Amino acid sequence: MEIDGKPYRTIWVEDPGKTVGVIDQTKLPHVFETLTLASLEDAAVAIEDMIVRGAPLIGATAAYGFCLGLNADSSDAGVSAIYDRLYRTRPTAVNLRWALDEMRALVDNRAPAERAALAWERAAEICDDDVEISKAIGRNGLALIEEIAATKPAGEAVNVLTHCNAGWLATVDWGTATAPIYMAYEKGIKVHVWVDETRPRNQGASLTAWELGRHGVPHTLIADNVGGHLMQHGLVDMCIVGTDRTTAQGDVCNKIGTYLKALAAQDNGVPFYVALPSTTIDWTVADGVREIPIEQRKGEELTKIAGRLETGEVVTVDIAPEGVPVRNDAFDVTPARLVTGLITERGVCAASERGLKGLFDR
Ligand SMILES: CSC[C@@H](O)[C@@H](O)C(=O)COP(=O)(O)O
Repeated sequence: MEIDGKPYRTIWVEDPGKTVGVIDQTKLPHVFETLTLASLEDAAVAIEDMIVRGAPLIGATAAYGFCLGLNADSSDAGVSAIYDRLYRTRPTAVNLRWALDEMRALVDNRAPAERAALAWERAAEICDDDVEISKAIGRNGLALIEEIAATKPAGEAVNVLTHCNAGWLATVDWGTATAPIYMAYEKGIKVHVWVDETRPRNQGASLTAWELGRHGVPHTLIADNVGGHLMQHGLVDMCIVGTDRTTAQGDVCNKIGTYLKALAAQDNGVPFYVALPSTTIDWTVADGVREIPIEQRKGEELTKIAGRLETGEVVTVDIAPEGVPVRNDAFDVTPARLVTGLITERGVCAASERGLKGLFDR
C-alpha cells in the first residue's frame, strides 16, 4: 500500500542478509516511523511489544527473526534456541508456529554454514507468498461484496463492519479482511466500513482507521459496543474479520470482542465472514474454545490509555482506580456455527471440517 505516494510493505529487507525494516505500529496513528531489526532479540521484542502484530505479519517477522538468529549462531543448538525464543513471543497466532516450523524444517538437515543464506531466501518467499495469498483472498471476498452491492439501491454503499486490524498492517500487504474492501473500492464499488475501536489496544481506531483513511476508503469509527445496535437498524450489510487461528472444524479465534459481533450478526441475519490465509489454519485442533491458548496481556492495557495532546506530545494517562484488579484476555473464539463463510486464498467455504477439506488437501 502507498503512504504519501510511496509504496510500502509492512516488512522488508534493508541491508540484504543483515537487517530488516518494519513499520513501528505502536506509534500509529500519530507518527509514521520505521525501525531496523538487526538481531534475533530485535525481532522477538518487535513481536512481543506489538511493534509488529497481526497473525500473518507475526509469522513473517518470525521468519526474518530466524534469519537474524542464524547470522549469529547457525549451529544445531543455535537453531533450537532461535526457535524457542521466537516461539515464546506470542501464544495465539498460529502463523508464528507455522513460520518457525517452515524455517526449522528448511535448515535442519543442512550444514550450519549453508543455513543463513537458505533462510533469508525462504523468508523473502514467505513474504511474497503472503502478498499473493492476501490478493487472492481479496478477489474471493470481492465477489461477496459485489453480490451484496447488486441488491442495494443505486448509489447506496455496501456497509461492512470489521473488528481489530486485519488490514495491510497485519499482513505483508493488502490485509485479509480489508483486501476485498480495497479491491471493491478500486473497482469503483461503493463501500463504507464501520471500524470497531477494538479496546483495549484500539487497533481499529489507531490502525484500521488510519490505513483506510490513507487509501481513501470511506469509513466511520464506532465504539466497540455499537455494532449490534447498527445491525438492528439495518446499517450493516456484512461483517468481515480476520483470525489468528482457525481450527480444523472452522472455529475462529480472533481479537477479543469478535464473538459478540458474531452473536449480534446471527441475531440480525447479517452475514459474518472470516478472511484467512491457510497459514492461519491449525489442523491439529478442532474445538477452538477448549483448545486454543488465549493470550493474557498486561492489565495496564486497560487501566491506561495513550493519546496525543494538542501540543503534539503523546502521553499516557490512567483511566481506572490505582491498583484495580484487571483481567485482559486478548482473543476470543467464535464457534463455526456463527460463521457464514471462510474467505481463503482458494475460495470461500463453509466454516466446517468438510468446507475446509474441500479447499485444502488434508
Ligand atoms: C490478518 S490479521 C488477523 C488477526 O491477527 C487480527 O484480526 C488480530 O486479531 C490482531 O491481533 P493483534 O493482537 O493486534 O496482533
